[in-house]
Amino acid sequence: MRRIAYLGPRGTFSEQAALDYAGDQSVELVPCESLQEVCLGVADGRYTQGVLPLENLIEGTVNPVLDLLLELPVLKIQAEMMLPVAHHLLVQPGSAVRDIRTVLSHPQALAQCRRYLARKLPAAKLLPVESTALAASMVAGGEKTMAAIGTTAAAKHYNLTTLEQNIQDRSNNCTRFVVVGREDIPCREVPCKTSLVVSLLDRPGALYSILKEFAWRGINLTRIESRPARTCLGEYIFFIDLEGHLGEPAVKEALEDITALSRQVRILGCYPACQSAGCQSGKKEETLEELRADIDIIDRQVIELLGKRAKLVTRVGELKQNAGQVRDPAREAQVLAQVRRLAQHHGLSPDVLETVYRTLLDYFVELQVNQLTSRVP
Ligand SMILES: O=C(O)C(=O)C[C@]1(C(=O)O)C=C[C@@H](O)C=C1
Repeated sequence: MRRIAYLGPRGTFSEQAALDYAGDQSVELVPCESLQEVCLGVADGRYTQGVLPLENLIEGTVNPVLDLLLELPVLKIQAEMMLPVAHHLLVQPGSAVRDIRTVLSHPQALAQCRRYLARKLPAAKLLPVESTALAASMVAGGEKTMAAIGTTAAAKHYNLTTLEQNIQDRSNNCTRFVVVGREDIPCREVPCKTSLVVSLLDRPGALYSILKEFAWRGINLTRIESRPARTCLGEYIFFIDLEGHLGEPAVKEALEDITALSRQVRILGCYPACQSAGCQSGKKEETLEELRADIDIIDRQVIELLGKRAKLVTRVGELKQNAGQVRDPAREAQVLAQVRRLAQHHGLSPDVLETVYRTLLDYFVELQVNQLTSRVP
């Protein structure tokens, strides 16, 4: 039987996510003591899959999960889920708000209820523990002065009373969970998401050079997050989630290009995209402004590349002795032949592109002539 691990004990949001994922399939759900235990167990084959909280609407990324995904390259993301997250203040029966001296929960849950805690329990000591359900079990076996922040399921499991409901800072709070396993599951559904880890080269504009590959192809990024590479201070690894399937030509090409531009690119997974609560998803109607903004990006890149070309032409100019040597008709014929070929390949008019390039070549020749005539003998 398939074994699906989650951060336990019983009554955590992870258990809820695992139950949602399992649906009516017959699987064994295994509560683990830590996220590390979930990941190690999947990596070494004790569990078929693991359910991990990845990012929260209020608190953002769950960094330990990113670090575990980095440390265990065998793990692949196979699915994602969005779970609405409502936190409740749980106490032993008979306790009141005025009795509470300590509030226990997972650090993420404490952070997601920051405003409530500051307003209602400003003097209480906040005690982070491994999970919301562990906090509930500790309250059940502890003092009357303790409270836990946790789920309705945890209240039921540990016979606690819910003193206050929905204490999270935002009513639309939700957490994105991912399911990890050891193999890639071919994603046949649409819309799809692809997750990557990119290790950049240490040079100016390295991140920009990666991002522009997605931008000009119109690939939408849903998340970009950095984590220290742990090799030397200042080196970072980027986690990127994008809308699209690995098999789509634009995504495939972008990945080929960023692989050439980076130290390392690892594909964490390609899986069906889940609709985000309260957020629009799917393909939007394109507006005139959006299309023009995309054209502006391309124009910026074209000019940037022409700037780079001009620098190379200037270096060629340094090798030439005098203005009489500048124009090289044979080389220009080669350049123009390639331009015509590429124009054809990209569905553009070879004649129009040749005209554009003849104008550019005249300009580059002029640059070299000026360079040579202003050279100090
Ligand atoms: O290849 C050279 O010799 C260059 O100077 C570069 C370049 C070009 O812009 O491509 C410019 C002028 C020459 O007529 C031929 C080519």
